[in-house]
This record gives sequence, structure tokens and C-alpha cells, in this order.
Amino acid sequence: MISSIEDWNDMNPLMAPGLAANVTSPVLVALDFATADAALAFASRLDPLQCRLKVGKELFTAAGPQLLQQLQARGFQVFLDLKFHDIPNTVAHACKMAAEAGVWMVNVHASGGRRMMTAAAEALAQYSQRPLLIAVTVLTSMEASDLAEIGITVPPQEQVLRLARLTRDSGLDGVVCSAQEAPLLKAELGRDFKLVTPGIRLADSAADDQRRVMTPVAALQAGADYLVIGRPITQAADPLAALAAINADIQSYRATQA
Ligand SMILES: O=C(O)c1cc(=O)[nH]c(=O)n1[C@@H]1O[C@H](COP(=O)(O)O)[C@@H](O)[C@H]1O
Repeated sequence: MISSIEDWNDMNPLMAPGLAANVTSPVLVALDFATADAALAFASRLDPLQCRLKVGKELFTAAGPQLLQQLQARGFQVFLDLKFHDIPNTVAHACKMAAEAGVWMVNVHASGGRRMMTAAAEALAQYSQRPLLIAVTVLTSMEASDLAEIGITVPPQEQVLRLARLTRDSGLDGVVCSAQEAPLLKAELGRDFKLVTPGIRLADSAADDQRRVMTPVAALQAGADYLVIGRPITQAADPLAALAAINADIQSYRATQA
């Protein structure tokens, strides 16, 4: 299993020609834009050493795999966030397509179950260079009342832990969860199991549709490895300043830990 991003950087052939090899920031900027032009215009203002980029359902549906190549040609490591959730055979083949596209990270839904996740992991194992494979546990937009409506009556944290254990036992690299669950998951599943946390909000930003939220530094303190941040950066009056301020806060925090 790939145990660190440095390992991945060493292994991925795309790193040699173009991709930024030493991304020190844990920030994954969610490029939730409606067109390739808007996403590329935004990306052209960013430094691939200062963040990675996430391409999700809206943008990928609009722009397709060509956009992944365009972003990677500009040096960005890309998290393809399509949250695959289907029968094992379909998800395995979708993950292979992500590997062929050279993305840095790809995700599935843990609620697709053990056989689906194992099939995805096995499909990627045949690549000597492969994306990190992670699974979404409980969406950060959900709280206890949302879970109850779909028949899950345990607290979100318990459901997240259950799905994270299943993810680890299925051979994946980590999970998407809220930073609120990070201390529990790090304690139960070990420090090498990657935690990717959306639902990141600055102290003064709106929660929007997110429910289980945390600030960037608090999320790292809690044990998050990567922070997915969309609107607090993309919708900021000055997105570059917002990203720079977040990275500066993170650097200061890390300096206290060194
Ligand atoms: O897999 C994800 O990235 C994801 C999982 C989750 O539980 N919650 C979540 O918000 N996301 C994604 O993270 C991003 C969060 O965006 P903002 O709420 O604008 O910061 C969106 O692109 C979501 O699709």
C-alpha cells in the first residue's frame, strides 16, 4: 500500500514531466465550476506547489477527462471526486479509467460495501503507479436527523467508524470524513490511514449546506491529512488571498509541531 504522498510522488510517472513533486500544503481546492473555461481560468491563478485540485461531479460532467489532462499539464495533482457507487464490476472499471487518466486520488462510496471496495482496490493494484483510493463514509452535509431518515439510527460518528473500518479492511488507503471524526479514526485505524476532510469552514464563513464543519487548523489538529476546501476559497472576494491565508495559518501551526 502507498503509505505517504511522498511515496506516491516517487511512484507516479506523471510526476517526472509535469506534476508538482513537493506540494507541502494539505489543501485540495474543490473546483466546483460549471465550465472548463471557468475552472482553467481559476487554476491559472493558482500555484501547483501551493495546493492540489479536486474535480467533482459538476465540472467533470461538463468538461470530461480532457480537463484532467489540462490541469495535470499545468502541474496540478488532481483528486477525481466522482464518488463511485455501483456494482463491483462497474466500479472496478471506473477506477481503472481514473488510473489511466493519471489522477492522484480517486474515491468511491464506502456504503457500496466490501465487495465493491475490494474490487476497486484490486483493479488499481495492477498498476505500478496508481491513484490513492479512498472511500466516502458519511457525507459532511449530513447530520443525525438525515441519517435517521434513511434508516441509520446510530450517531454519525459511529456510522463513520463502521464504514472506515470496512474501508481499511477492504484494502483502501483512507476515507473522506468530517474532521469531527478524525481523532476517533486516527486512534482506531492508525496514523497511516489517510483522512480527507471536506466541510472545512473559516471562522467567519457560512456553513452553507455543510453540517459537520471545522476550521483548517482545527481539522489538522484533529488528525486530518488533507483538507477539501471549495466555496471558502472559490467564492471569496479574493480567492488567492484566501488560499494564501489558509496556507499561512497551516504553516504557523506546523511550525509549532516541529
Ligand atoms: O468527497 C468529497 O469531496 C466530499 C465528501 C463529503 O462528505 N462532503 C463534501 O463536501 N465533499 C466535497 O467537498 C467539496 C466541499 O465544498 P465546499 O462546501 O464548497 O467547501 C464539494 O466539492 C463536495 O462535493
